[in-house]
Amino acid sequence: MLEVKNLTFKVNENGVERSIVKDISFTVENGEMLVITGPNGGGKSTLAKVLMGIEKADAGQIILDGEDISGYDIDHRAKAGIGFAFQQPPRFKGMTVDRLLSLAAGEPLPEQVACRMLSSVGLCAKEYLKREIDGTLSGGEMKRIEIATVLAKSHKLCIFDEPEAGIDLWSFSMLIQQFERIHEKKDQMLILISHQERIIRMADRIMVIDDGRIKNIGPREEVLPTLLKEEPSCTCMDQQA
Ligand SMILES: Nc1ncnc2c1ncn2[C@@H]1O[C@H](COP(=O)(O)OP(=O)(O)OP(=O)(O)O)[C@@H](O)[C@H]1O
Repeated sequence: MLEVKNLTFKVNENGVERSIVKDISFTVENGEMLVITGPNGGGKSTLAKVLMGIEKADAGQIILDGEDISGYDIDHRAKAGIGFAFQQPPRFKGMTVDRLLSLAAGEPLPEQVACRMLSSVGLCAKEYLKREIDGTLSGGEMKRIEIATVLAKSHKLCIFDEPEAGIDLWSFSMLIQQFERIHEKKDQMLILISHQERIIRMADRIMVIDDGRIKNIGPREEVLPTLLKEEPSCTCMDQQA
């Protein structure tokens, strides 16, 4: 179980302090899929980075299966059982795809297994295994390779930040099947940050973050209808009219 208590993250912009994550508390049960959604700039990716240890919280606690991981850096959090796929994956010059997958799995992977992992995210495997993780890979290819690295190993908690971004429709369907498979097994907690209705519809619970705060959290059946009804908050055009 993941317990997040009163998490707060601030930045300093030209001497002015600004809270991006504001006193957020929630839990994720074992085997549960929580989808986080909400308007652009609401603080979702920042929350994910704070959970992973990429950004350091200013206040609050993160407890994973009873272990307080709040003070752990990114490596320790990965060791404690958190896997994370970035919204914009980093590139590693000199590193080949098969090596990265073996590193992610924590053991050397036979070619067939590495191929299967890549196929599961919609990449025709063999031609990619020896490719370098550099600027020659397209954004969508990078994204799928990164998702494959998270899927390469069983984690206590997997966090995917906008897994749909830049991925073609066919690969997206493969990805959805992967998430469904993990979800059915009920042995990993999943946090998916997404704007995509098909992903939001898979959630056990949905959490809406707006302006750094939890605006709504609850079972999918309760929260989804409120999302579909939501009106845009900008009234500039009305005022001009
Ligand atoms: N290090 C930083 N310094 C200054 N501002 C930041 C920093 N990190 C994030 N922000 C700001 O915090 C807000 C939240 O950003 P974040 O990327 O978490 O939003 P998001 O909900 O993931 O948005 P999107 O749906 O567009 O991906 C944005 O206004 C962003 O510009």
